[in-house]
Amino acid sequence: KSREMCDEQMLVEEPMSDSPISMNQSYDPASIPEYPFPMEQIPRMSINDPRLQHLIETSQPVVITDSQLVQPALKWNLRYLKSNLGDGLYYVYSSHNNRFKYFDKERAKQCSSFKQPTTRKEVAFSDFIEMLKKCNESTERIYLQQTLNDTVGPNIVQDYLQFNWHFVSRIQSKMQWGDLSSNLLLIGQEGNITPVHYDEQENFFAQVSGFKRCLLFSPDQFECLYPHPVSHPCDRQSQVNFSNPDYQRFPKFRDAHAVEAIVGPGDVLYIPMYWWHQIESLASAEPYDHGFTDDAASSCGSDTSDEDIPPVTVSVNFWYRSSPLPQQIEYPISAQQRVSVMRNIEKMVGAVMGSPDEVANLLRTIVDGRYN
Ligand SMILES: CCC[C@@H](CC(=O)O)C(=O)C(=O)O
Ligand SMILES: [Zn+2]
Repeated sequence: KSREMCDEQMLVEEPMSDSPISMNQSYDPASIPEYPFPMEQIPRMSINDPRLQHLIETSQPVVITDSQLVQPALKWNLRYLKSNLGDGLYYVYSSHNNRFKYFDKERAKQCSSFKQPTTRKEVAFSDFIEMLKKCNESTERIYLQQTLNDTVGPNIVQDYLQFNWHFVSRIQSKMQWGDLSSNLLLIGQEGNITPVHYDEQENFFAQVSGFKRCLLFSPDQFECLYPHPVSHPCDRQSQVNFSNPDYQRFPKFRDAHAVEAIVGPGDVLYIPMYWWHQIESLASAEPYDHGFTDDAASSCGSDTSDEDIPPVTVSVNFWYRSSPLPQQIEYPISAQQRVSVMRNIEKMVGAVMGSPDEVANLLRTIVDGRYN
């Protein structure tokens, strides 16, 4: 019931912005994977809601529903992007399943036993569309993840300049965040999953088209989510597969509890730094409008029509470097600071001992029989 409610609520609560392209109005609740942990809803509120400031100041996730942050991007369907993104190259990841677990390429090269979960290609956007068409006949899935850069065409530059920079810059300066480090353009197939991980930057995650289910876990659930060692190619990524958890290796995963938000076009989710998040592209409840069909019908008769291409979701994130460490450390230290301390200890011990394999032995020697 709550799903349908949520779905209808999505329909009732926010009249979609008047975009020239028919906006997918809802998602298919049946496309939402079920997990064993309890979930509460992340609050959704207007940019003018008096509670918003406090939630961001206290590093609490929140969905801002009417920020107009990426309003000019709401028309970014594949046809528009193909016509306007220019001839730059785009990183496209491929996976044999629906999981796109991030890994550090350089570290992977040094780790002979490491099995790469995805492969990466650098292709022109039109090639990405051709790759999408091929996904219709295979179980292979792809996910374009590319930092927006100055290779984009003039129309995309105009759209970008008309993002609601006043909104994000006001928060950036009030929170004393560092620079905007990048905007990542994310275009993936429905069903794609970015498995649970944390980032060391603040993130305004803006949904452009389609729907994504976002599961967030507070930084103090580090013990329940068992991240890989910091020297591992999958540093910051959890070792736990929500779809097939190994409770023998990860018993405390039973204690994990999430907050959830389903974001649609125009929604912006604040993902505070160090907060764990898993992001899942949902199935839209209506046929997907990539914008080619009217081309095919019209005089210019493009060789592509919408049915050839599987539905996708589009997001743009805004990663900000964190604010500087406070002059005065307040005790008890925050969960974020605790994670940062653990990371520094892991790095230092690994470096001093010359091998990450020595980290566990040394830390156990310090703790066993003395601190426990
Ligand atoms: C590579 C970044 C992927 C993104 C999640 C998603 O949209 O799949 C995310 O994790 C973030 O914005 O931090
Ligand atoms: Zn992330």
